[in-house]
Amino acid sequence: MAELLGVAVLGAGHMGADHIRRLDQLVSGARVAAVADPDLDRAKDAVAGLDGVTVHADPLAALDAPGVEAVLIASPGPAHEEPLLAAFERGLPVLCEKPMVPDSTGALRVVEAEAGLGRRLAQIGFMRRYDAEYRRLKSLLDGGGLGRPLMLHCTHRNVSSPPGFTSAMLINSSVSHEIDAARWLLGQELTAVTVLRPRPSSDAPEGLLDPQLVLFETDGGALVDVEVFVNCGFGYQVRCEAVCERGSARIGEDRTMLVTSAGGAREEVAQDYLVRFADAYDREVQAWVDATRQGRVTGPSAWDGYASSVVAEAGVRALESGGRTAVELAPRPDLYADLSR
Ligand SMILES: NC(=O)c1ccc[n+]([C@@H]2O[C@H](COP(=O)([O-])OP(=O)(O)OC[C@H]3O[C@@H](n4cnc5c(N)ncnc54)[C@H](O)[C@@H]3O)[C@@H](O)[C@H]2O)c1
Ligand SMILES: O[C@H]1[C@H](O)[C@@H](O)[C@H](O)[C@@H](O)[C@H]1O
Repeated sequence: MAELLGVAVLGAGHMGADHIRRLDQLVSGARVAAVADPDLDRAKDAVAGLDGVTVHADPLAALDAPGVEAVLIASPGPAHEEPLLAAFERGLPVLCEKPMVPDSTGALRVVEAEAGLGRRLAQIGFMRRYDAEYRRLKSLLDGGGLGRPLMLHCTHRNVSSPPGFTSAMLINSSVSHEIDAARWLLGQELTAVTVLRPRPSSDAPEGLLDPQLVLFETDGGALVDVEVFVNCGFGYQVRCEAVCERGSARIGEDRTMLVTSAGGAREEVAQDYLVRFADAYDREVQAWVDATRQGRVTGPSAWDGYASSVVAEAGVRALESGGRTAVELAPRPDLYADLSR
């Protein structure tokens, strides 16, 4: 391995450009070696001022570019399966943004391909596992001092949804984070989902079912509810309250700076994920680089990516039918048996 891990970044949009900046300026032990985006101008803009980076329209060409030793996938979810499988064929470690593969059949192909290798190569970008508040909550629940967790009440609000965002994406893109966080925090699989919705906000794009209220059941007897509202207009808010047998704990309370003036008090609210989860993304990518340089793979696995896709698909069916929908996971391959969630 070179002195600095050479990373190919696929997709140079919002997340890809931010990860390129992170790898170049914040993360130690790595460098951007190649970037691919069908929009070549976007790729070139994202690497302006960086030395030794090749730019490609074809993502697979970037995997084969000189100096590439690992891959960071930040293209849209439906484009993830092909480079994941191609990275496995080449033995390249991958950090893949969520959703790993939104279609669960494709997600299972990824799990089976990695299980067939007999070793992990993929880490999935569920960055909340690296957020300081989420980690404190996880430690508290694992410690057991509050008794068993009974319910999680979650809020997931975005200021506005990007063009092309669909009613299904509220679940398979946005709520995919809560699906993973709930599985991780509780150490339980989600077994059924029901989706209710109020009248859509008049500020949501025509036809978008926004907001939604998603209710999950787990194999440990807990309940998880998620208010997802992606055109709330006022801020990026991600909250979680765990209600346990002997107490509760809440994170994401927007405790930033309290400004008091002119007879009133005002707290700032983050406007997007790049601000709210900046530290989590930094820790996530640094952890991935450190583990990769040591020949290890840590963090959320392809199995976690698969489970999230299956649960989200059940959620989309529940949204369409208005009924309770069971979640059916394939048998878990041995490769993922020992992962401590
Ligand atoms: N972890 C998080 O909090 C978080 C936040 C935002 C987005 N994401 C995820 O990151 C991914 C990218 O989202 P985004 O907001 O940056 O989208 P975006 O639309 O801003 O950027 C996507 C980029 O990928 C390019 N692209 C399209 N097809 C491609 C392909 N086959 N290969 C390479 N590049 C391709 C597009 O031209 C575009 O530049 C998605 O999976 C999304 O769910 C994660
Ligand atoms: O892709 C984004 C991203 O995952 C954000 O973290 C989430 O808040 C958005 O709802 C989603 O659309």
